[in-house]
Amino acid sequence: MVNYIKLIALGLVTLLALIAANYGRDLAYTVNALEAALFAFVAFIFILRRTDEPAGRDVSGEYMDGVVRYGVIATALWGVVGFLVGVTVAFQLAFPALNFEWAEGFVNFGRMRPLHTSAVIFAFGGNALIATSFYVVQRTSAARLWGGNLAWFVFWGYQLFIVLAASGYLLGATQSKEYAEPEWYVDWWLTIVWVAYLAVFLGTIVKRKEPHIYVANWFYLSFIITVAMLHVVNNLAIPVSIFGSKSVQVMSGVQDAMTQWWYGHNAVGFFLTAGFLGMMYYFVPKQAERPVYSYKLSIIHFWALIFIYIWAGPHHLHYTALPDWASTLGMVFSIALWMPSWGGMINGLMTLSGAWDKLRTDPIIRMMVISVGFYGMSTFEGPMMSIRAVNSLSHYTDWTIGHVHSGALGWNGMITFGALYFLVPKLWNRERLYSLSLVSWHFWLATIGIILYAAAMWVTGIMEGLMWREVDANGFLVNSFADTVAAKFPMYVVRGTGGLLYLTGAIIMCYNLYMTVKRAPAVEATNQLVPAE
Ligand code: HEM
Ligand code: HEM
Ligand SMILES: [Cu+2]
Repeated sequence: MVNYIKLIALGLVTLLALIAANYGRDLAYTVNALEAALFAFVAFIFILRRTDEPAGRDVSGEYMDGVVRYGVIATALWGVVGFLVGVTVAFQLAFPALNFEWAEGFVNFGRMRPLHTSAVIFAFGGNALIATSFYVVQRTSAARLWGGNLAWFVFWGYQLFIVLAASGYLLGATQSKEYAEPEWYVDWWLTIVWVAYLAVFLGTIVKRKEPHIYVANWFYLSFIITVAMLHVVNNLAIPVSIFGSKSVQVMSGVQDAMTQWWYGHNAVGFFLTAGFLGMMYYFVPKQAERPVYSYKLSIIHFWALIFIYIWAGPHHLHYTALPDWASTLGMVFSIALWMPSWGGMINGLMTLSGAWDKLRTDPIIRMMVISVGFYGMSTFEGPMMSIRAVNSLSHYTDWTIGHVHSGALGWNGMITFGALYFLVPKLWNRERLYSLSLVSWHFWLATIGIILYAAAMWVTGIMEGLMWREVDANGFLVNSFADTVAAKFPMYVVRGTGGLLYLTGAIIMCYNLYMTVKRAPAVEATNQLVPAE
């Protein structure tokens, strides 16, 4: 019966999407509608082929790991795509000739940059968060994912969101809000998928067999709920036509700017920080085989973090039309944020007390430790950059880009790699990884890549900030803007090279994970529900 309802719904969606494609007013909209129709049609065929099949064996006593396996594969693949686009835009900045004449309007820097940021944050980071949260919530609740196949809807719905957003950017659909570029219908779709995600996660927590809710789940839950709130408010927009991608923002002027950076900053705080702390709180103790250093600290810094983050957004709008008091408020809360951030870092690092020797023998632990180290570094740098006097130098420069990537490559990237290395043998029932020495190669390539990236950006950032300020004895500016661009060239090549090393490391990881599934010795499956794993 349920299958028939699904078939009717999917058939209708296919039809409506085709009608929308027919009436589409711009290329991006038409292509997006065709993609949606294709997705719905494939799902239709898939369900049609399974209708009236006899029920399979009872799986209620097992974890739902299939969707986590798909999530792990998606994370690794989107990671490589996102890094590849990152390396491409890095070299486009160094060598503008790479913005080919024939590719103008499709893969020039302006179209590729949002493709990069969304691919790494939402496709790579988002898939990592969804997959690990589904894994962690089941193991720590001793419960199978709630909602049956709803988890599969979340996974495939999220991939559709990524495809719609990415192809839309290249074809010119954007609402010009950083990290929230997708147009209105893509936002609507993500809202539906996200509500389903919340339902699966919360449903699993509600039916847990463990009385206690482990701290990692608190972090994941705050990430899911806050992102829902940020996404809906920042994307309030009225479409110009239901058959076109263009829309008009409901808020305007400085209110719109403030809403955007309330969103943008908390995307960092809840997507790139709280969610990933959830990952840290499960995978670091697991890999180190030690309990969390201080459970009390984890609770205190959780509440402090989510309370303080939400106010810090105005540090993105220093010296703008935003009132001074708001900018001061953002600065003060940003400085306060240093403490709960370092609470998390200390808790992660100290979890290794008594197991520090593992740093020598276990490259996965090394990856996790350097990740937490970079978390500490970028959350020291951030509060410093939020001080108005510092920001007057750093804003608009590559220093910001360096800050972003020490957080993104160091913290988000490395903890995700660590989690993938932990998960693949478990999920595919392998005794161990295919090769630990390849993990070591990945570790060093990625680490050297990050150092080249961050160091290059500090140099160019501070250099261009100082060059913009330089005045002669009569008070005239010494440097033209083009002078600063020319001066940055060598460092742009260094940054691109660092990115290339990072990308190479990720490709080695994919090979290693693939060979683990193919070649490593098998062990018996362990997917039965057991308390508090
Ligand atoms: C191979 C690795 C990477 C390379 C080479 C790379 C390169 C770049 C480049 C060239 C830019 C544009 C900078 C500009 O406009 O001046 C950029 C922006 C950005 N990248 Fe990456 N990236 C990489 C990985 C990542 C990862 C893993 C993440 C996040 C998880 C990330 C997040 C971002 C963000 C958020 C921005 C926008 C920064 C801003 O506007 O302040 N990147 N990246
Ligand atoms: C205590 C924590 C942090 C604080 C107070 C903070 C503060 C700041 C400040 C002041 C800026 C520069 C704003 C500007 O001049 O335009 C900035 C930019 C940024 N930070 Fe952080 N940061 C923190 C942690 C992090 C972490 C851990 C990440 C990544 C994982 C991150 C990602 C970003 C991104 C993506 C931007 C660029 C936004 C844009 O596109 O302009 N931050 N942050
Ligand atoms: Cu911020």
